[in-house]
Amino acid sequence: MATRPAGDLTDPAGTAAGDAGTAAGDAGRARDDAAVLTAHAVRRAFDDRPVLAGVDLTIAAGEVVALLGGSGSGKSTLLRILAGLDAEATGPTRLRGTAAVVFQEHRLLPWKRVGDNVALGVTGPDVRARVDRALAEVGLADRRRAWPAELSGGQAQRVAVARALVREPNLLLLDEPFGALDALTRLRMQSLLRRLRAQHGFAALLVTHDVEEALLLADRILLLDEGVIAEEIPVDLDPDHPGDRPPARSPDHPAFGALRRRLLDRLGVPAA
Ligand SMILES: Nc1ncnc2c1ncn2[C@@H]1O[C@H](COP(=O)(O)OP(=O)(O)OP(=O)(O)O)[C@@H](O)[C@H]1O
Repeated sequence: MATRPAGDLTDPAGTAAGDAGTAAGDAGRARDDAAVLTAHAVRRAFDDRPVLAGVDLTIAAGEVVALLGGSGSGKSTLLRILAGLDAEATGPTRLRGTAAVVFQEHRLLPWKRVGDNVALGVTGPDVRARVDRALAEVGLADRRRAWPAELSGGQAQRVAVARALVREPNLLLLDEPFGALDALTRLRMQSLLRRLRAQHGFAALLVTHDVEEALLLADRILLLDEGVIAEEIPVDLDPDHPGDRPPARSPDHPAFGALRRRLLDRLGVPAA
């Protein structure tokens, strides 16, 4: 878990440099002004080997963006940078509001009860009531006094989501949050995330290997390749029309299938 206060994180002076006075620059600035997160020309190398070679990214308030890419393409590296967890990266990033991170592993402290894990680092009035509310929202109202070791993998990951929610983030940074769960639990967690997003309206950046998960949850998909955002694909599957069978956001819908094929093709996975 990491949270950050509002404000510029790195080198804000570089933002929007070079486009002053142009219509495109004005449009870009308007978009940035409405954004919960912006990043410009983010670069990161390990031992002189470039992994990110100039990533530009904007996430609008309330927007869910999925980040896909081959193994080792730099998805987690980018998420860590955006979460403020990597001081070595260059390129300005700016967050408006509060971000909270959910990782693939729950990262709960085993010596603290569930409620105390959720409350960790939370300040202000009514912490207990906020913790109870967050646990209720993930369906674990009755597990506040449980120890992490007493939870299933899915329950522990729900606690990790509650620990993020209690901070009332306007951006969730999700690094393969359901990647370690079995298929059924994963589906349940995906619906939970959709419901929470509808209720709270937070934006999210979802790093995933799972093309279907990206199509089920995201408004927009970004493909990371060769260190840059190589392609941006809007997920035009909403709104579902009442009576649509199957609904557009389901793997059985032809439009969903077409987008899935396009993405798998782009990722170099041959059609089954
Ligand atoms: N701390 C580090 N030190 C050295 N190399 C690193 C470090 N962190 C990441 N890398 C390298 O950077 C590249 C990108 O790693 P990253 O974990 O961001 O990829 P990814 O797209 O999230 O991969 P995956 O989908 O397999 O999780 C990899 O080659 C990895 O070995």
